[in-house]
Amino acid sequence: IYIHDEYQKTADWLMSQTKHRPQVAIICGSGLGMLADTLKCQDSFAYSDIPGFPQSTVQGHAGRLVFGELKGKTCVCMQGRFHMYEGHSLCKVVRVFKLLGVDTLIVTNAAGSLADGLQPGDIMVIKDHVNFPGMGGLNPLTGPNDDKFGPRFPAMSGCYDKGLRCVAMEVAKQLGVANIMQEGVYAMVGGPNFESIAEARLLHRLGVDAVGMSTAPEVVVATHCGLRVFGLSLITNKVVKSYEDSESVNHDGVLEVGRLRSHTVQQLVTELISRMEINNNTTTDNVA
Ligand SMILES: O=P(O)(O)O[C@H]1O[C@H](CO)[C@@H](O)[C@H]1O
Ligand code: HPA
Repeated sequence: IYIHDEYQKTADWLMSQTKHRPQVAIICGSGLGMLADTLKCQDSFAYSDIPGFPQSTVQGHAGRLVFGELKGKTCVCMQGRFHMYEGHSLCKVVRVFKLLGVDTLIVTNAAGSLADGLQPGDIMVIKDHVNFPGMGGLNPLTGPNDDKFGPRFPAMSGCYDKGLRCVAMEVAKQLGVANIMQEGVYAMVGGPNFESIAEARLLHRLGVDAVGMSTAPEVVVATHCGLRVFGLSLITNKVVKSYEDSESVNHDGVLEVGRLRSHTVQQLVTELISRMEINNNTTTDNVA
């Protein structure tokens, strides 16, 4: 879907099917879809039944939109995301969430670590990103700008909300998992192949802490339309940087670490949502 009226049609259809009016949207990363299962009073929709919605095709991404309550806040959860490598036009369904009245977007992903201090099973709170496809022109905001959503030239400094990052670190302390959590920079590459050793070394030298194949377009679209964003990467593997290293990464291994840490990620996100203050966005201030 491309134009405002089409996003609006999708939002109107969803509002006719559920009484929930979400304040928080959550996008679940590979193997992290169980977050959606914890929502209370659920209404859920297969992507294939939602007018204007693309389909998700990757194992570990169920393809359902789930509405429900979490710690007194109304949430909508994408159990399954759309990746550029699936051939989707870059993900703009976040705009539907804006039209539903959402104030805050939470993105989670599985990522490989380049930083020596980040081990599989660790959680990286995303401080900033490098949007490699975006910098090269594969940007979800390419095309005529829709002023109803946001400006032609949106700033991206500060796109990962500092306040929410601080709260997340406090929550980690409270849950006793501060030792596995730190902030870092996420880089998006196009995929679907994992990095070559030379590419991994390049990313490392550029100061990237973790790499994956998603998230940046979602955050660009969210920031453009004025949503507050929090993001975290579950580190599922170390990216191979040495020609002496005989290990190699695969998607099943990524999903397995997701399963092992799913409970911790779910606790963190739940507690963060519980503590966050919501700016009532029902008038969708940025949207005419
Ligand atoms: O970013 P998410 O959806 O968590 O998935 C990550 O895991 C997959 C590779 O195993 C890729 O799709 C990568 O982007
Ligand atoms: N590289 C890119 N994407 C990924 C990785 C990785 O090592 N692990 C999980 N998603």
